[in-house]
Amino acid sequence: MRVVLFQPDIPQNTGTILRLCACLGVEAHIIEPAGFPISDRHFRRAGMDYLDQVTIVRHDSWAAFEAWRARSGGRLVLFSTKAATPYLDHIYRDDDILLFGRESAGVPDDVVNAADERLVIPIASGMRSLNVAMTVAMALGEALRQTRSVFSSEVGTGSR
Ligand SMILES: C[S@@+](CC[C@H](N)C(=O)[O-])C[C@H]1O[C@@H](n2cnc3c(N)ncnc32)[C@H](O)[C@@H]1O
Repeated sequence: MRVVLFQPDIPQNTGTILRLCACLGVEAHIIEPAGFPISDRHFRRAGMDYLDQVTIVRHDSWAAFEAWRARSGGRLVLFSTKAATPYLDHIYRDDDILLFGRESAGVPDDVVNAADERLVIPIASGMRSLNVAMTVAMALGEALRQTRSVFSSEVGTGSR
């Protein structure tokens, strides 16, 4: 499983997502341009020292990401508020690439069209969207539930 953030623009969300990826042993990808530098203090505060424990792959552009995907393989699974398929109906595979849009604008149409699957987390009518970090947590929860036992025997109690 890989998590990909498309041009993220809120550093706290990205730090939180990277911490989640570190804890769940999932590789994280960022498609640039992000709306902040990796030296951003809000980003580093949210990610804390977990940022040293996660594999982060940065792609300079959408085209660079697509070139990487052509080499690496795996289905591109876009999470979008405009999708029709509920995320619980998808059969996840280990090598799925889970893609999440930027906080301000989601993803452009060419990115939507490039996705192999488009999934929605159904929410109450009248609500616009979930926070992207919450979306990643819910998506990974389901994807990893289906594809592996989530650190069942080696789980740590952890501390902050
Ligand atoms: C704050 S939302 C973006 C809202 C943006 N105005 C739009 O229309 O896409 C940021 C990202 O979180 C994910 N997301 C948020 N709520 C979601 C939902 N209910 N189902 C699927 N993805 C969701 C999507 O990847 C989205 O691009």
